[in-house]
Amino acid sequence: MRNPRFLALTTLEKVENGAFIQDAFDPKGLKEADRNLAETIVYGTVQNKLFLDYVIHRFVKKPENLDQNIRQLLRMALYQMHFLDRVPDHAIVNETVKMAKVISNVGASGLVNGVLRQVIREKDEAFKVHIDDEVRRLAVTYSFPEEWVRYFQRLLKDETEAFLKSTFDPAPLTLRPVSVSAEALIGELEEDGFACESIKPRPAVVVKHPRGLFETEAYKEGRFYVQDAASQAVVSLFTTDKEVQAMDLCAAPGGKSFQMAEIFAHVDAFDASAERLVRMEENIRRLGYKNIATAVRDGKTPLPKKKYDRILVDAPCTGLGLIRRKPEIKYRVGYDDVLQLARVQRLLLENAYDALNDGGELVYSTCSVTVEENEGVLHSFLSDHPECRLKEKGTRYWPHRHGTDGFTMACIVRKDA
Ligand SMILES: C[S@@+](CC[C@H](N)C(=O)[O-])C[C@H]1O[C@@H](n2cnc3c(N)ncnc32)[C@H](O)[C@@H]1O
Repeated sequence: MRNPRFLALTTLEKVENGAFIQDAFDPKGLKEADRNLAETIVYGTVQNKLFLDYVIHRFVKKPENLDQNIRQLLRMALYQMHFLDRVPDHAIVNETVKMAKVISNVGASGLVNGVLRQVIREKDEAFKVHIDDEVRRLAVTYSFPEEWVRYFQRLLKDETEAFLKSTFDPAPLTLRPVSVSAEALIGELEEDGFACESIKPRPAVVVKHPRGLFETEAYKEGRFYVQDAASQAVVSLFTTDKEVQAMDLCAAPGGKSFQMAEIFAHVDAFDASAERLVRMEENIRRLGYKNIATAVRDGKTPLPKKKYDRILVDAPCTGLGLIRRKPEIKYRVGYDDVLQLARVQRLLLENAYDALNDGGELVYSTCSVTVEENEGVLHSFLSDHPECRLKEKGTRYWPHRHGTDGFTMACIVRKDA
């Protein structure tokens, strides 16, 4: 049924079963306004899931018996009532009750009706969080599992709440200019009617209302690539050298390989995912790079004998720096995943290092902000390799400090023998 709220409901069901929102959300056939409404409801409901459940649990007698789809309907309705002002409350109730009748039975629609009407009657109080325990208060207010609230409290101390809050900020659409300056790209896009802003680290460019951006000549002719500003900073840890061979071990969809292709002679770009490499090759063609060779390769297994002077390991990670873009991550990732990924990352680093020439540089990065996946992996590596030194610890990017995705990066050098 092509109705924005039904689309939101089916998307939420898929996300609850493990899909990512961006893969599950399929708005084909919807008008733009409906598509925007459905998307807003999906993201908002996922972002605020634990908070919405806290409200539901105050109004439903046996919340543990709630059918999963009825719970999703209640979450969606409460999200719209509390966070959106597009639709009057009584219309939200009518719509939601109608949907409950379609997907369930009279009993369920009666329950939905009763709960939502009671919330409206008590609206001033219904959405307030009354919790004394600080961890639990933050967990409910910002819909973060308590495990992660405690983790970030240890890491960020009195910045914790600012960080949790920043994961609700809309993530900007950021571009990296390709073979033109930021000023030239901004000039061209502004002529096409796009409001742009140059941000740090340069040359990143934010486009305010990107609708239609991918129909521009600038896109078709390869004058930009979409890449968060923090991600753009990683490759600048390398020393530029137009003579050297480079390897990118976890390359797809390719943003950092493209930057490497501009400062090194050649880049061998490997990735375990053939599908992601297909997307990367499309971008290589659009952007016009002639010095990148891609190949499917599992970086945990021994690599070919070739040696390199520059290697990037932009490792698979928990993605805890990307919660603004993928809010579902915060419920899916547990501390065990951090430890398991840290083992994979350590293996990838070791394998990549075997291919590094003496005097060569290796940059290690993740879009995670945990210590275990970053400093932990590097310290373990450096203590096993006394011949290697830390050349530069890059900025650790945080959404609440820098307005970017969370990112961690460092450059190590293999000492000359
Ligand atoms: C963070 S993403 C890389 C992003 C990329 N560097 C960029 O800038 O566009 C991590 C990549 O690692 C790949 N990957 C995961 N396990 C791998 C493995 N064992 N060997 C090589 N690549 C792997 C994933 O397919 C994914 O494309």
